[in-house]
Amino acid sequence: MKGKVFIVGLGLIGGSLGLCIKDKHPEATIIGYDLNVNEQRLAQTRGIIDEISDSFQLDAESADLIILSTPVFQTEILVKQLSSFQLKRNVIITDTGSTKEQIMKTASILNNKGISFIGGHPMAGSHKSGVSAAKKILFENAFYLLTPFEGTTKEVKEELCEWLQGTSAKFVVVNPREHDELTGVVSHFPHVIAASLVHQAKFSNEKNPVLSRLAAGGFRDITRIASSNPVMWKDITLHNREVLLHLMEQWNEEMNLIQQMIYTGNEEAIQQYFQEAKSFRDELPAKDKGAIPSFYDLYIDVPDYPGVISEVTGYLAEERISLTNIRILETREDIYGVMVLSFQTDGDRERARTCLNHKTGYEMFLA
Ligand SMILES: NC(=O)C1=CN([C@@H]2O[C@H](COP(=O)(O)OP(=O)(O)OC[C@H]3O[C@@H](n4cnc5c(N)ncnc54)[C@H](O)[C@@H]3O)[C@@H](O)[C@H]2O)C=CC1
Ligand SMILES: O=C(O)C(=O)Cc1ccc(O)cc1
Repeated sequence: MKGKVFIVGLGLIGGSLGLCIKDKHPEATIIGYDLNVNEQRLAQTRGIIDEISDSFQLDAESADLIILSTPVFQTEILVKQLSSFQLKRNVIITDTGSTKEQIMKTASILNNKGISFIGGHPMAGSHKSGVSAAKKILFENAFYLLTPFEGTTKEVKEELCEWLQGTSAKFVVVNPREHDELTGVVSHFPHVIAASLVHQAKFSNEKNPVLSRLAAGGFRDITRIASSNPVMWKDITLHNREVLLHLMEQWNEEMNLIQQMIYTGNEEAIQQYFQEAKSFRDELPAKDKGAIPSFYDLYIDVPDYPGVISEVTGYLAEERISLTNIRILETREDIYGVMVLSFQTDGDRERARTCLNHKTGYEMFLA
């Protein structure tokens, strides 16, 4: 597609969408705007944008597609500003915010003026932020939730999906309230819990500093998202406060329930509690990226000798397979250790498995 794409907020999500659009629509011109000049410069150096904007208003007024990829309170401010500009008649405006109800309420000022606004939420990302972390494959196979206004035509929705085709995401239309309730359960509330677990660990660590070393394994996995951008999450939490407060009440009831089982030493109930959680979790689809994107882990039994890490990573480098993380689990007492390699896609993990099967005799398994 040809035309002028204006990306406002050149961080992880804005930068990644820029890469996807550039890849699929090389004839489009991408203009980028960010309050942080370093992000603007880096986005241009990385070839994500063609030009840096020096006027939010002028570039908005000449754009065919405007993407707002800023923290959600900022997005509301930008939407209000856009409503006072002389925008192109056929412009499409979308956002990437993690919450939708409040943004859609604010965006009704655009809708009332006949300007096409479609709320968007690519359900993939990372705890990293900034354009340096942006990548083209970030949204591959992820759900991309869209919240159009009722009167939005099929043509406009299709045009937006066409612009975003390079994401290779699965577009799904949902209503804003439903969106916030669902993402509240699977993304926003887990974020609060992850942060609270870290606070609990910090408190214990002050009394006994050995704790931080013990917290290196599984604890790091379940609290990874607590390393995300605090400003972005403060905004999400306040936007979705009603849903979160309700979930918190439910959670407290749940804690009381398990507390009671432990207090009374009710073996059967405790086992049943864990069994039900295991059954539901084991049945969750493993291939979908979901709301909190997973990394694809490959566990390898490796002998404990110097150089084993470079041996394994060397084979992967020869095949140009990229890793996102590598760690050794030190929980085993025999001579073998378990190396955990994380990949961005299931495809990369499969290629790595085939490659290492061929080059080494190490036993491998998936999580
Ligand atoms: N990080 C993630 O994994 C995901 C984030 N989102 C949503 O996407 C949005 C962007 O998130 P990220 O890219 O992760 O954040 P980020 O922190 O990487 O980037 C946001 C950028 O917006 C810029 N910015 C802030 N206010 C601005 C304004 N008024 N005008 C121009 N630029 C401004 C910041 O300088 C920053 O460069 C947020 O609304 C977030 O809720 C959605 C899906 C995943
Ligand atoms: O890092 C992670 O796993 C995330 O949770 C990323 C994320 C953050 C915000 C969203 O709205 C969707 C995904």
